[in-house]
Amino acid sequence: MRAIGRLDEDAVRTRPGRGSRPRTKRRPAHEDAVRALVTAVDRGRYAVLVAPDTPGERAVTAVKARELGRERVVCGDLVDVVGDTSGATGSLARIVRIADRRTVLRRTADDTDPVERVIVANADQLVIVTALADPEPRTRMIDRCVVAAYDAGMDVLLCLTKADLADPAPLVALYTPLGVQTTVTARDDAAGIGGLDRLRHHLSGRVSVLVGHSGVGKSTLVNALVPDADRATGRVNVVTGRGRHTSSSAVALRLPEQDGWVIDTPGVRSFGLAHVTPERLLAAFEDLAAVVEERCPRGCTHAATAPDCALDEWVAEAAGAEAEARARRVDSLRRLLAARTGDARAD
Ligand SMILES: Nc1nc2c(ncn2[C@@H]2O[C@H](COP(=O)(O)OP(=O)(O)OP(=O)(O)O)[C@@H](O)[C@H]2O)c(=O)[nH]1
Repeated sequence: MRAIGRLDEDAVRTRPGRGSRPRTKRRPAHEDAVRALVTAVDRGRYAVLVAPDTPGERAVTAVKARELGRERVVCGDLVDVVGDTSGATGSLARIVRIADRRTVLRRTADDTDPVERVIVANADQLVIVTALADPEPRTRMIDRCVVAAYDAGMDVLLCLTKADLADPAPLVALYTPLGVQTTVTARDDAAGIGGLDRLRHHLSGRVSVLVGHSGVGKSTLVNALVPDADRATGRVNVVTGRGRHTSSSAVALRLPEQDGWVIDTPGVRSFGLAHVTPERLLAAFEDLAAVVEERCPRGCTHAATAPDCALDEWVAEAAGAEAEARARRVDSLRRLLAARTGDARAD
């Protein structure tokens, strides 16, 4: 994907005698543009929220302006829209600009096909919803989600559901050394879901993308968190207002009291990671990245089998509990490096 910053730079034209601020060719044509948040995408139609979190906030349907070319607009994007931005029935606005993205969650079609697709923009954290039983947790799939999140520049929250059926402790121990936060939910005696307040605390004020395999209880959580989620994603197409929401792309749902957003991703079951380089993954492990940069031989893969990988030396330099903690961290990094090249279809 081409970075938007680059695109603007390409279009820069300086105007002698009119100050030093560079201007883009396009900007003057769209001085009336208003800022909007993309909440859903369906076959060329975009549901956007104009002037979000202001008294003038309104839901508008938009199309992409031709000048954006092949640039993809995704859920979570902040965009500028022009045209009929009233939101009145039948009105249609045009998206003319995509703002720089803070984070970009991507996936590759599969591990041998390095075509990247942006799934969601500007999210803060990836919430990996995993059942502790029924279905059994798949750590390879969790690892791959962690890699995708770190590559995106996002935090990770592991939400372990169905704790009424199995003990969460082993998974919590496995993921804590990776810097992954965990939270646990369970069916309670009244057949409701317990642990929601702790989950809400993690989601508060943030933009969170929820991923999870079928049957893990993701819909149960989304419906509990966002009381009208069913209406937003189920019976009515959120973009066109007609029929069912048939697309499998992401949908942003606002948490009550404007306390953040959850982005549900019905179609995302696994992450192809061919685009993730070891460097991009290492960047999420600041302590290990520093060791690697200073001391690893050129071309080191940092795998357990790599000769002279400085990470082994770094573990051996410590003693007692510190050595154990370092070893766990290095093992975790190596597990994620290996997860990058696993078979996405096996997830
Ligand atoms: N025991 C137990 N069952 C749960 C819990 N949460 C959800 N379930 C059940 O697990 C099943 C799957 O839940 P859903 O919320 O539909 O799961 P999903 O991840 O959205 O799955 P899809 O709808 O297939 O995408 C349902 O029968 C839920 O009632 C839990 O905490 N404990």
